[in-house]
Amino acid sequence: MTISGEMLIGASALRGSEREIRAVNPATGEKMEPGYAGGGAAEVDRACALAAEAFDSYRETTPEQRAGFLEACAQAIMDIGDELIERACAESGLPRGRVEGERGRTVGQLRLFAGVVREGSWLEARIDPAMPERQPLPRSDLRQRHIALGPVAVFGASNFPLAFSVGGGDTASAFAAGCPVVVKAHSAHPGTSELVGRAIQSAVRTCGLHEGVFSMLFGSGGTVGSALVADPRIKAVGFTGSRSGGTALMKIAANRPEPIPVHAEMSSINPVFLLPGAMARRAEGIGKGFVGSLTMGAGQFCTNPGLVLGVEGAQLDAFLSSAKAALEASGAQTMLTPGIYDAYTQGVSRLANNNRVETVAQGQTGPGPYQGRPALFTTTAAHFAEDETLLEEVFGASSLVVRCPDVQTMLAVAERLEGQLTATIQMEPDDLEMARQLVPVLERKVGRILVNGYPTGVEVGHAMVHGGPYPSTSDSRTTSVGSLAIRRFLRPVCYQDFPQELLPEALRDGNPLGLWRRTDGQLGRN
Ligand SMILES: NC(=O)C1=CN([C@@H]2O[C@H](COP(=O)(O)OP(=O)(O)OC[C@H]3O[C@@H](n4cnc5c(N)ncnc54)[C@H](O)[C@@H]3O)[C@@H](O)[C@H]2O)C=CC1
Ligand SMILES: O=C(O)CCC(=O)C(=O)O
Repeated sequence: MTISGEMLIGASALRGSEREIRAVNPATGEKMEPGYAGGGAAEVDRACALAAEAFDSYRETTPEQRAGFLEACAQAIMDIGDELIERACAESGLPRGRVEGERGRTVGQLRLFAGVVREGSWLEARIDPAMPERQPLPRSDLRQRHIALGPVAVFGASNFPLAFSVGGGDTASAFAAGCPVVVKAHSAHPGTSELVGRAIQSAVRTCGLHEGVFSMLFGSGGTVGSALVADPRIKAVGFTGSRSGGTALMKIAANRPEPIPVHAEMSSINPVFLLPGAMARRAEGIGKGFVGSLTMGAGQFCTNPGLVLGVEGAQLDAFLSSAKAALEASGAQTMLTPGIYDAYTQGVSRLANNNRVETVAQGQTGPGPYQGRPALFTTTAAHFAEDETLLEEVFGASSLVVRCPDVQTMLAVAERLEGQLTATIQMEPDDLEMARQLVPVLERKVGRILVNGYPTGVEVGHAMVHGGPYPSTSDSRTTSVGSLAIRRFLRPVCYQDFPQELLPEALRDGNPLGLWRRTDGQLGRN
């Protein structure tokens, strides 16, 4: 496939007229061809107009048509072949194995949603049959299903150029719900975005869908991104990135004449609780496993374990020395962009220069221009309580170990935490009592609680929650990964006393789609 530096608006490809950007290969610092000129108000308007035009026909595609489209997107992404892997590696600095794995996750996600669409329980069909004889008043015939919200603006994330970007989870779940998508591509990987965007554009064409089902724009957040979220034809937003970016979009969405939901996945420090029984048996092993999770992908995961809590003493010392040894043996890794590298090195030096914090270890330096060295710090629970800045995410392979005088202090620290995507408990059976006290606190704070694992590496499945209270996300009621993500882009509609011929198929007598439906309160296939 040839990449040309063009945006994709419906079935066309065109060059923008705003400032041009080029991807930077973060391994070498070199700028890459082609240049990508940004779009402006005219392109946002055209993409949104087409998306609005496409909405009614796309949301009423049959489950089979829509599932077929999701599968066609997956196949078209695979068909790009090695060019996609090479371009994504060059634009992100991520190693080949990781990018290949991420492609598998991306197409797996699209196929998962194809299955979800066919299975149909997302429609949540409900029927309360009429009760004409009911006293004192008769009951009408009431039928409910969920429909798509409308065109969705999706912001590609820098740290997952495939799985959280143009054809990633936000796009897959919005398409599955029946929403057209307008992507604002991330400037860190425009070539990867164009390749995936063209694959989706070709799937729209081969499936015979309205061209407005998919568009993709380049340009700055302040112009294209803001204009998209403000456009009255956009009805929801999916975003993964910084807290400042996510909250800016939340404000724009809330200040519209018609406010809309923003599903922003933002910052998280993912606390790890080291309970005494686990530390008595496995302190060194936990130290090693923790560093593996911390340094994975240069730490550029929103699930990265940025905070560890343990009880002061010999076992915590054993954990720290094992983590120190593992970390000092870790090489520096190329980070995604010069900007992310700068933000990381500034965050690490803020910690290193904080007189409430001690440096435990730093990883090796590397020859590349944007290679981040992993870093581990420690502080006391008393110092941690005094300094709000220690709660801030340092995006990259940096973590802070809080030494607590006892387990009750660990609980008190847990109470102080902001909303998180994940929390991890390292425990053994004799820690059960403490874990029982911790879990209710964590349930209030986080979206996913893990036992004896590490938080990086989110499984894409039906039971996954990749979400959590603010500021980890802007809306804790859902998830951005897994099949439940479809809920973000749906709303219920009730049809009262409709004639059969006017009802959507999902709600007709005889259950022509063979759905699970709740009829008079009873769930069944009738
Ligand atoms: N927690 C997480 O999952 C992630 C956190 N980050 C954090 O974000 C920093 C910057 O990384 P980026 O990926 O570039 O994230 P970012 O939040 O700066 O940008 C993400 C997207 O949002 C757009 N955007 C940002 N601010 C906007 C605004 N005010 N109005 C409209 N659109 C806006 C950008 O143009 C881009 O397309 C990192 O150094 C890191 O601290 C980045 C990636 C993931
Ligand atoms: O840990 C993962 O696999 C996903 C992390 C993630 O969602 C992110 O970093 O944005």
